[in-house]
Amino acid sequence: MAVYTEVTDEALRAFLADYALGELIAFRGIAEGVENSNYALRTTAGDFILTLYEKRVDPAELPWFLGLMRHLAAHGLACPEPVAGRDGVALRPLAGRPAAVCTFLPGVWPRRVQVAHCRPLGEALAALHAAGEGYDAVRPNGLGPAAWGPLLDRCRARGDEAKPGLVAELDAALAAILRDWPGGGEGAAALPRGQIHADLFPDNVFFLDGSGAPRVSGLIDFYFACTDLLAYDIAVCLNAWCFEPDLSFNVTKARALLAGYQSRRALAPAERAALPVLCRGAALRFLLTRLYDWTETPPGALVTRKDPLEYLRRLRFHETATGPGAYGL
Ligand SMILES: Nc1ncnc2c1ncn2[C@@H]1O[C@H](COP(=O)(O)OP(=O)(O)O)[C@@H](O)[C@H]1O
Ligand SMILES: N[C@@H](CCOP(=O)(O)O)C(=O)O
Repeated sequence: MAVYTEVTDEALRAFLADYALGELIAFRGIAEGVENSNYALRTTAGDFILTLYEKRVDPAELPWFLGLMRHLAAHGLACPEPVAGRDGVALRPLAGRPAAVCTFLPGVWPRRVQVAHCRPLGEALAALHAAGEGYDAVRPNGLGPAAWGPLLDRCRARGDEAKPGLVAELDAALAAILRDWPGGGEGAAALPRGQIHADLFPDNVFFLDGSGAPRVSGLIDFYFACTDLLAYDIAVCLNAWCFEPDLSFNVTKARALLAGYQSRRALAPAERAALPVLCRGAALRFLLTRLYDWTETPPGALVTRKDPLEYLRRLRFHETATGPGAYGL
């Protein structure tokens, strides 16, 4: 459920008066999503998505996110494009929250990821990284390695409720990740950096399925995007797309994802070598945010909690990886 803020018909019509989007025909709340309230809008000018930004999004960062989406769309990436009002401004208040209208993307996200999704996903990720070039404003990754220790500390008191011994296991995993993290040690190779999505899970990638050959129709949800290692984005995708429902790793999916990515940008040797630790870090990042939500979400809250232990299984797999060969490279 992700309609935290209700919008009345009257308030929406007044809001839309500031846009050249024609007459409102219909609008409905979208149940999917976690962070913000989303509405599908239909006006005489077409279909749009209205997002009301909720408490976990810092309003001061919204211009960076909207600017990134505008830049990516202008450079050929299929992603939501903020629609400016008649005054040229894309962000304005609605029902007490900052809100923006974006273009609607066709397609559906894959409920069951197939190998056939993974190559186009890799291509789309590389296209995102290329399109991000030239967007020079930096947004540090607020959920990068420096945040994991403090996040684990916030889970310390109750983390073992998810699994006895979990906090001690994560302490050891984090220490090893920070020790091995690229750029952390003396003489470590600097990996290519740029604008990354940082949350490119299947529910953020839309496909159109033409006769069994799915093609990406758009990428959404840029509200964790930041400036970080490009290969870290690949590690997020390897975690989110290449494990089966029984949590076994599917190297065929990984190979397809990496082949798709490398058809547009070849990985540097240092990026290949860093894949295991980047994957460990990405697994830990989602484990920790899920664990925090697991222990801190009050009973009866609107948000569906996601299982942190799915990411413990992934982390343990990556801990067995001795090199990029584990990912089919
Ligand atoms: N530009 C868009 N075009 C089409 N559907 C969208 C668009 N943006 C969001 N949606 C719909 O809204 C849902 C939730 O969006 P999302 O950005 O993932 O929300 P949240 O940030 O709250 O997790 C998506 O699963 C999709 O159905
Ligand atoms: N992808 C994250 C949760 C963030 O949800 P989103 O709807 O904003 O993509 C996870 O699975 O833990």
